[in-house]
Amino acid sequence: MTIVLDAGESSPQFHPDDPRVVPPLPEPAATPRVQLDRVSKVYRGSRGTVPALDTIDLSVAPGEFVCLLGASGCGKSTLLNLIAGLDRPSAGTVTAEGRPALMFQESALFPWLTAGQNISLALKLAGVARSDRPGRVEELLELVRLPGTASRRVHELSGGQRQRVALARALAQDGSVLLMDEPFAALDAITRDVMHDELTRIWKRTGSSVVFVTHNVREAVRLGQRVVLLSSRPGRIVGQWAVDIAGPRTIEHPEVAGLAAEITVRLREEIASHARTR
Ligand SMILES: Nc1ncnc2c1ncn2[C@@H]1O[C@H](COP(=O)(O)OP(=O)(O)OP(=O)(O)O)[C@@H](O)[C@H]1O
Repeated sequence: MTIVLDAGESSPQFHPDDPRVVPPLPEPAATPRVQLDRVSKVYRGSRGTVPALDTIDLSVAPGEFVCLLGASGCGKSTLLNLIAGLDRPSAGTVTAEGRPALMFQESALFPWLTAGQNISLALKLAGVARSDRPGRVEELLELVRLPGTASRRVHELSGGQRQRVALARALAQDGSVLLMDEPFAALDAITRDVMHDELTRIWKRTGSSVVFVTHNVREAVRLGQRVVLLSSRPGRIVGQWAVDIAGPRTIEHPEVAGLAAEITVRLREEIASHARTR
């Protein structure tokens, strides 16, 4: 990664392509890419009802990177599923531009297909002409820094490489809204760190809007322009932070650690108050 030092300046000026630099929040746009108005979700089954989400208002601007945090079971995946159109809210409305792409903790690649065929299938479903697909597959593999791996089988790839292919496949689907459900949770710390840089770089290149779910507060502050905290079940939005850190971010950065500590205090309060009321 390149850090450009301006001649004569004592403080480093960081290259705009630095994958650790997250731009500030965009101006509120007239038309958000994702909009949830008073969204609630109640699951009904043979064992009764489970209120999962309660009156969520959330909008995501074009090109915005939002991280969604909350205790286990607070409804984060439910929220992503609603935005993806995989499920319907019990109340309220969800609108999203295009067909949002989902990426999960497990790469969920088809093991009987090669890396290239996995991506090509997504291109086919997105309506890309057959003749354009091989070139587009190679472009996407280059974007995730896996050029020349189209013929590799899934089992020949490392965990980090599989997540890169899964990211390429998600971007192949449409790319205007990317929904990520703890995509790096299963990776070791070093690989996760590399993937944070890669995701920031790719997000800035593509202009996608990203909704990123994580349990990891530092990861949320490292990546997001905005962090949204959900209460314990049923999930309500109980806090939002704009992450205004101008320089390059890493998980260890003091400002990242400082804001993460503040959010963690709020998260602990939320979990404790939920435990008291149960
Ligand atoms: N299809 C379903 N039917 C019934 N209950 C469900 C269903 N899907 C999720 N739930 C319940 O709704 C609540 C929210 O689940 P969800 O998976 O959205 O939470 P989460 O915040 O993503 O959890 P985690 O962080 O552990 O992945 C949980 O109590 C879960 O058990």
